[in-house]
Amino acid sequence: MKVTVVGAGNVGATVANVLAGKNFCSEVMLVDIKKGYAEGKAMDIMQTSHLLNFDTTVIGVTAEIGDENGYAPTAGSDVVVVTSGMPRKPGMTREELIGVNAKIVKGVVDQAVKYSPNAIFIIISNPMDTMTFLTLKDSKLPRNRVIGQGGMLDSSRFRYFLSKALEKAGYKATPTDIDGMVIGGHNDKTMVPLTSIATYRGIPVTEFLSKEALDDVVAQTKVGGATLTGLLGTSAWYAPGAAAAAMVEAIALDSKKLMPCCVYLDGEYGEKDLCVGVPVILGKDGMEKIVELKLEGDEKAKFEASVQAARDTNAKLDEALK
Ligand SMILES: NC(=O)c1ccc[n+]([C@@H]2O[C@H](COP(=O)([O-])OP(=O)(O)OC[C@H]3O[C@@H](n4cnc5c(N)ncnc54)[C@H](O)[C@@H]3O)[C@@H](O)[C@H]2O)c1
Ligand SMILES: O=C(O)C[C@H](O)C(=O)O
Repeated sequence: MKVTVVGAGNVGATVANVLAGKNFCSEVMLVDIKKGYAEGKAMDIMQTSHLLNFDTTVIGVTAEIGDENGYAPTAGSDVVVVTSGMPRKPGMTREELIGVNAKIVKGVVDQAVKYSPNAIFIIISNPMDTMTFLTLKDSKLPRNRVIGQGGMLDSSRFRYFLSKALEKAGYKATPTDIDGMVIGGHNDKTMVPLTSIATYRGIPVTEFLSKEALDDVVAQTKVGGATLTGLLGTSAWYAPGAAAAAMVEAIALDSKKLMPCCVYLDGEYGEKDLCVGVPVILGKDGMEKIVELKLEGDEKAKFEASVQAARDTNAKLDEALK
């Protein structure tokens, strides 16, 4: 399995590092426009190979925008992870990044797809739902091969905040004791943590937590990325990188795991012509199946609002690409 990770910054280097440590890839190509940057990150990761006991080869490549041959070393990649672009600063929304990142993502995808026409693309750059939609439309790849990462990260944060609330309520819960999923757009205001199906050791969390405690978990999950951006001065990378690596692993090992991912809807959930987070089965063909949950009441209305927010951002794409 050959994986290319575009963008050797905080998230991209973390994806490469986690992938190397998992030891299932033969090659990980790390690409950046900053001269020497990807090469340096790759060398640093490779110098942990003996310490962490992995055989994956990580190689750094500098590729300038528009350099026709820049992506030649990435040729024949099975998966391309796109993290290139600007992260937000404290006080910003992800959607405000569209003006800078749409052009970067389009340029990167155009170059990467030329050398890896059979690859599955995993999109990380923000605003992620819209960057996934842009990648799909621009590349004309089939929808099973263009998948955005947001749901795995948001669900991981949801589990973390649920474990904290359970701890406060007197239970010694860790995130691995909890099952929980976030669907909808990767958006501070409209993502949908599904409290109705979240469980602690198989028992609904509603048995342990008050409505107020659950409302607080939902609120913290929704602004999970903004909270970290406030603390770090730039956006997070460890959990985002691990989330993307988990998706690559499901594809590489053909594990058919159910994961919340951003994919193109064509009638599922009553929606068409946009990419948004829903549960899917991930395997060797990428998104192999969309799992349709029977959303009801409040959660249905919130999902619809999240879809509308993603559509509103998609509507700004033409302007952003000018
Ligand atoms: N979807 C998610 O869950 C999620 C999570 C975290 C971050 N993000 C997004 O991922 C992106 C990257 O975040 P980061 O923290 O790694 O930022 P970063 O600034 O640390 O790294 C971005 C890298 O992209 C590179 N780059 C820019 N244009 C490029 C191009 N044309 N080709 C190749 N490389 C290019 C930059 O040189 C830089 O090294 C941001 O847009 C951020 O908002 C998304
Ligand atoms: O919050 C951000 O801007 C980065 C990322 O989308 C995250 O959720 O960590």
